[in-house]
Amino acid sequence: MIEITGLYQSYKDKNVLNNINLIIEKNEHCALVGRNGAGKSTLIHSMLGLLPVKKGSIQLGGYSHKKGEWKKIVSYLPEKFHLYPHLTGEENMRFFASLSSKEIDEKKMEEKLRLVSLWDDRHHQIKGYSKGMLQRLGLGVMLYYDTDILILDEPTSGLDPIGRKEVLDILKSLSGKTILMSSHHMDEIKQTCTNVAFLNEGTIIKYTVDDFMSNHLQEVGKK
Ligand SMILES: Nc1ncnc2c1ncn2[C@@H]1O[C@H](COP(=O)(O)OP(=O)(O)OP(=O)(O)O)[C@@H](O)[C@H]1O
Repeated sequence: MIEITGLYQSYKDKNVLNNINLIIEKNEHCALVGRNGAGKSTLIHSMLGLLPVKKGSIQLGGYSHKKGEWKKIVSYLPEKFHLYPHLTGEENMRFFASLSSKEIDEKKMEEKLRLVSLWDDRHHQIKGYSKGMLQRLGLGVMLYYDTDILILDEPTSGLDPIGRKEVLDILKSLSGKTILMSSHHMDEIKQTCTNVAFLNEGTIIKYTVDDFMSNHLQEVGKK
């Protein structure tokens, strides 16, 4: 479960988040939606401790953002992430896996490489991978960490329709995970999420996906 209460955030004198209150239940898949500049990244960065929280509280899986324990149960896939082009897919995964544990769980690594459909390409240097393959590898690394809470920033950004479908199919297949995913694509939100957290003028209103699609698309400039 994710619980955000009375969160404010600003850059110098520019208020971006104004009393954010949001609950995302355990195993819920929730989209974070808002116009460009609404503050989605600011919210995600606050949740991940990348921006200091001066006012408000954030609980991730029951752990306060003020203590470090939440890091064990949360993983984050940024819109842009760094992989090592001269290493193979498997070597990249091995490297990132080694950051979280001393011993690599070979079975889990195979399972995740298969889940993201990169098993057959695992020995190829990733400089030859397509954008979609790179995104799936990022997703595979995230899933290797096997955390309860996944936070994804525009996971299909820059992908072609086939690449998007492959990523979405993986996200749809995940059960037993609490997911917060920022997205501008209503079709993918409909496919992967049950709820929408709509960030507008510094506050959040939560809707079911159906209610949001039927009654609020014009507010995000999609109708
Ligand atoms: N480091 C910063 N310093 C000053 N202002 C910032 C900084 N980062 C973001 N902002 C401003 O805060 C507001 C919210 O930005 P943010 O990146 O959180 O929005 P967003 O919803 O993620 O946007 P997008 O959909 O374009 O990615 C914007 O007006 C932005 O210009």
